Amino acid sequence: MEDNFQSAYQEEEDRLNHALVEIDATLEKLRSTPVYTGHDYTEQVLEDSREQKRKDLAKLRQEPYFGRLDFQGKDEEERKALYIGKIGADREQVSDRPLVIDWRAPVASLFYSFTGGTELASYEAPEGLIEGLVYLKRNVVIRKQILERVADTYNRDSDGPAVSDEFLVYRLGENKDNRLRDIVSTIQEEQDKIIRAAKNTALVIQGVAGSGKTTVALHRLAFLLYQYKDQVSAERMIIFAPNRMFLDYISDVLPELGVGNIMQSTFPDWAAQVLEITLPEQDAAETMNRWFETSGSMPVITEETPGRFKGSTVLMEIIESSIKLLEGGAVPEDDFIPWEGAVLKRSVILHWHNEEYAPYPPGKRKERVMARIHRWIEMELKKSPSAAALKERKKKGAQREKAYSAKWPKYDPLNIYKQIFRAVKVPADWPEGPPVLIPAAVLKETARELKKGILREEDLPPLLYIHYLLNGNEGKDRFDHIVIDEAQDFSPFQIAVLDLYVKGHSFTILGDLSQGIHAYKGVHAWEEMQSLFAPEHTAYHALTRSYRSTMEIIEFANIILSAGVNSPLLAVPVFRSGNPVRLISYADHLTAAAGEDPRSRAVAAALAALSGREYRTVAVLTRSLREAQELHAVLVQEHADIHLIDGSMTSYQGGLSVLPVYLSKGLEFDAAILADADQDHYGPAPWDAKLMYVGCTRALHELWLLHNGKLPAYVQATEDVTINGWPEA
Ligand SMILES: Nc1ncnc2c1ncn2[C@@H]1O[C@H](COP(=O)(O)OP(=O)(O)OP(=O)(O)O)[C@@H](O)[C@H]1O
Repeated sequence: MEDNFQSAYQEEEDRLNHALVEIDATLEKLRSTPVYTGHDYTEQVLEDSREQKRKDLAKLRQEPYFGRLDFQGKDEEERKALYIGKIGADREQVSDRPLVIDWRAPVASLFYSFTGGTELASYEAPEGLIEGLVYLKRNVVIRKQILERVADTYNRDSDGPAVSDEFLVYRLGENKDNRLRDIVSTIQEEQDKIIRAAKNTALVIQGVAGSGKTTVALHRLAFLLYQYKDQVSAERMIIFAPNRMFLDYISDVLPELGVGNIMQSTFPDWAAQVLEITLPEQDAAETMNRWFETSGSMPVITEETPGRFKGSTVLMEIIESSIKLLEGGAVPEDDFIPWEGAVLKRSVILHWHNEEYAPYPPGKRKERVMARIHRWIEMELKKSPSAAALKERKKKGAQREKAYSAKWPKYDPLNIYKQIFRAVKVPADWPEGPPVLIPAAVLKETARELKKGILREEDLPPLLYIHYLLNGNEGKDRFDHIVIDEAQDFSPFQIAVLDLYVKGHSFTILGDLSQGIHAYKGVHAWEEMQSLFAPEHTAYHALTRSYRSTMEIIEFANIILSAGVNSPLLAVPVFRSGNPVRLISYADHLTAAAGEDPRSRAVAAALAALSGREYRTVAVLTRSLREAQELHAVLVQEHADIHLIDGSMTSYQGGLSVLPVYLSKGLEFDAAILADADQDHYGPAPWDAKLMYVGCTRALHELWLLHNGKLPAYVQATEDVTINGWPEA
């Protein structure tokens, strides 16, 4: 075994040296080619491509590849060793295989989809299905040109049929810093299927916490850009994520995969830009605080809760009929008379509006009709008998044109939205009540807030929809692809509106219903979203394996889900064992000094213990922001470098942090300390259990729960999974 390993290592070292010589030679040649600075377009394009190659090769020579696949096609005479890397590179000399194959190339898919077995493996190539035998699947770790590790995940000659998880487990055991990383060397089969799925489908992915949803979505974007290079561009792709700090956290993955310029935004930021409005900063933070401040005080959620109702497609219908009403009565009642003696009959204007410009949306239609009226006035002016009459008519005509335009409905989305909710006066010909019934409580609450100038996140999709119905959205303004992360917090209405802004229903929608902690918004089942698309335009995938946490943490979190939420969406761990989850009561033999609060003393002691280990990121998670602030004030005395994370952060620093659980969504820490994991902070409701589940699943290697002795029923001590009390000093 040792000998095999030695020879594999030697073999890979030789190959690496050869590859580096070849890369250096090509790079040298490119660098010695004079840079073209002239004006010839063809030469400029060639120079751009040379420059890209120079950059790619400079990157490649640090870590040329990460995997090797030995494959023999059914019709081929010999097996070939294919080396797979983040960027592909051709050889200088003509050869039957490239120096490095891009991980996104069709043949590279075998590296991910092959799960062992003695049968023929196959992959989809442009020329059709290629079948053959896989002989070897090998991971090689190269850092700064040094070969660090060689691990065979499958070897037909020695191993037997199964693919081993050993290399994956080694990778997962590493500590994490403040950024999400690429996973090209260990993408798993279930993830690969999503990454390589066809472009024009609304993919809905339910993935347990830590199943790689965010990571997979980013790899998918890199794949789409490679596979559909003539149809999509990075500038026309967008990722929606829950907050700006999260965007910062994921910001290294795409550049690492050689992809730049993809738009990244939160939904409110993007909506405000389309609507050309400024949103009040405090809204999101204030809503969060209201919901997460204390346990057990959350109102009951029904379909008539404002957030739920405003996220439903029922409101879309109400908006459509309101716009139709406005449009129907848009042309003013009277003929247009710019000055005495000149008359433009209303019937003519109606004809323009209702027939000639019928294909345009109302806002544009009004613009066209008014432009036509303006041209008509100019023609009429030419008939003026004298210069004085011309001057007089010009003046009067301009005034009456303006007054006539003012008689049209105000095609302003916010104003129409206010009319629908009766927060401002409605047009006289509108029916008494709202066109389709809006629940009285929603109507009252929304009208009250709109009158006060408050706009909530849930008001944005309806506003965008009104904007769209008024102005349309020309093809060139549509995205090539939209990624929505934490999609369980999106409403069907949000997705329906976004569908108007993307070509071919090209979505990657990812989320986890078990992490739907914002009970007042979002979906309760994925069918709510899938039903927006025709069956042939949507596909559903489930990711059930969790890669983030140790088996102990996952088993512990699964119990919270089944006992607290009655959820069937349990995670399957990778076989990576760690320390048991530690349950520590504040009363456990830890004496607080006089005047010291035992709770903060315990949290401080836990932080000191965990930050003393080899971990790079350790977080203290609290129920509310207020508690995080209070604990931070205490902890900072011993750990000057601890960060308080609140809703306003735009970047994530890593290291030691204290934050409320609801802001930790999507993030991960080597070790997590859940403060106040007791009934006083987490009630029996499913939303509370979900919140605790989110907190627990942030931990990669170590999870400690601190409590006042009264654990919620869904937090259960289990042999081999949990341990009570402090570790021995
Ligand atoms: N195939 C893989 N190989 C190595 N690491 C992986 C793999 N898939 C996921 N991971 C790691 O698992 C962790 C979780 O990934 P990610 O944050 O993308 O999951 P998620 O499903 O979005 O989680 P959450 O729902 O909790 O936000 C990350 O550290 C990621 O690098």
